Amino acid sequence: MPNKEPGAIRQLFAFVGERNSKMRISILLAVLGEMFGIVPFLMVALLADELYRGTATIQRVLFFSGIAAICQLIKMLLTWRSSLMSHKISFTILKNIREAITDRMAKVPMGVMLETPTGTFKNLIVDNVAKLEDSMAHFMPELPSNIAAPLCSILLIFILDWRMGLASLITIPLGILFFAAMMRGYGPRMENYMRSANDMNSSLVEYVSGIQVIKAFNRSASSYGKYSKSVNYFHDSTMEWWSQCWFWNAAARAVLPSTLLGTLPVGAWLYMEGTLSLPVFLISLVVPLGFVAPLMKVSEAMEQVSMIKGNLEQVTAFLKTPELVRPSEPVSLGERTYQFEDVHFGYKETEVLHGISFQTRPGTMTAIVGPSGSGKSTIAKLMAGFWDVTSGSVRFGGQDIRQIPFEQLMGEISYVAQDNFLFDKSIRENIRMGNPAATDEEVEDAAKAANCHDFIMQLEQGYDTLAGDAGDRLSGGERQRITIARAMLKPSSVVILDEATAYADPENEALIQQAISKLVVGKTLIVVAHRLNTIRNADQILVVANGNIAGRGTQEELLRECPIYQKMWQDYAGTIEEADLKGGVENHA
Ligand SMILES: Nc1ncnc2c1ncn2[C@@H]1O[C@H](COP(=O)(O)OP(=O)(O)OP(=O)(O)O)[C@@H](O)[C@H]1O
Repeated sequence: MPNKEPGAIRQLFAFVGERNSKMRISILLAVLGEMFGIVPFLMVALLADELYRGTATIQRVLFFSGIAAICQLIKMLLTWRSSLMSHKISFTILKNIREAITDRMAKVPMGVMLETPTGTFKNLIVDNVAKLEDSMAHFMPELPSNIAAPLCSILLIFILDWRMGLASLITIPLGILFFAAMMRGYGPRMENYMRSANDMNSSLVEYVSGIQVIKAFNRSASSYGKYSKSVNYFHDSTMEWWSQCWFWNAAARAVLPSTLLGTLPVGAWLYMEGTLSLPVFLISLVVPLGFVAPLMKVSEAMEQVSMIKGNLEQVTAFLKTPELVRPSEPVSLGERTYQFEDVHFGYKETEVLHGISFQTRPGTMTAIVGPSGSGKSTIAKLMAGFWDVTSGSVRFGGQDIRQIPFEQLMGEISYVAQDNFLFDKSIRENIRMGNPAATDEEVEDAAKAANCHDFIMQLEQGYDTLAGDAGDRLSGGERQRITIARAMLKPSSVVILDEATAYADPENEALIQQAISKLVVGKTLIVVAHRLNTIRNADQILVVANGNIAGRGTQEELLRECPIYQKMWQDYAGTIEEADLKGGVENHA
């Protein structure tokens, strides 16, 4: 049998957790409330009957009205309790969905995060869940009473007179037919809507991120093809969808509430035939008018369920992304060395590393150099455990990295990348992220060691300045030094610098180098480098070319024996001389 996906509501309930029984109680309370809500109608019917037969007295009127008022009060209390419970559950579901997404984001391979356009995550966590919020905050809490109210009302009319019961339902099949016509092709259309909204979001984020380039090249929004194409497609497909279903929507909304179309002629005819009493006739006219509004909401619920389904599909698709499987119990680690054994790796089908083997020694510096695209950063990321190898193994402290819990491995490593990301918190908190237990004094000591204390003190609020506010006033090198201070604070045994100085100017680079040399005292250092002067003193230099190790040794050894390294060094020396020459000419001028 094919493995059937659970329905949208069932999927939602999977997020309720142990509150499932509370949802059942909430539904039960709503149904009970609606049953009490019928009693006043019954009282009206009985009173009308007594008035009609001339048996009513003031005591009887008070008795019927009293019962009606008490039952209405009970209904109000039960509905309030039910609604309170289901609102709490709705918001629990939304909270759990958001937590499940962010939890998954932490567990999926880094590659998945990097390859997914940023707009997609914004769409997933903000837009999708916000739409769920809109649907659920009202749909879920009101659904039980919206179903129970019409059912109880219909039941009452059937009890009073089954013929009038049938008459009150005449317009319902037609209304349902129109709704069904409206819902034709809803699934694929909704999917298309979601996809085009997603594309639009992603290209919008890309457009905003690339605005500097777009402005620099004097391009307008409409000339940025991908963005305008996705906006136009979203507009056209949404309009086409709406123009196809608005007629059916209007027809269903017009027909469904018209219960009088059935009850008035049938009731009048039966009354004139003498087989229907006046009170029952009147009640059959009035009560169905009350169940139309909830019934309309139930039919809208079909739309809501599809909406929830569409949003949930995106969420569950992401939640199904395979995680990096790691044990949860910490393992014991030997000397903090890395050992690559015949490592093959590819991000997708294409292999990027073709059988790499090397070893690092504790407390020493290993530099990874090589042409652009050769696989240097990939090696660093495998060391940090961001991806799993395709074959072979990466061992750390004697253990295969796949056997080390991710938290334990992260506790051992300080990873400083080129894109020096700062959170929009105070600079103090950004640095403290390296070690949440660090005191203010320790934070400032790290900042001093990373050569950033002085420029931080020049900011208006010093360490308490928000990184976002300071953003424009910090240079790339200054931001980099803050991330180095953060790494310094982390009590790690290994520091991986993935082209950490790639974009720094010479003055900043010197300061960063000073900071790095303090950062790495007594630690194992791995440096992915473009600028060969920064790794001259490395204990071991690995030369990577086309995903293979083309040479290894110290600077002197490689200059003697490795043609690729000799060429790299010549090229590098050439650029330095050229720069010096240019600088000289400019100074001279
Ligand atoms: N996330 C990714 N998905 C697919 N391919 C990738 C990904 N990241 C890198 N690659 C590819 O893997 C190869 C090695 O990339 P890597 O970034 O390791 O090279 P590198 O030597 O560090 O380059 P550079 O010096 O230019 O930063 C390249 O061909 C690159 O295009």
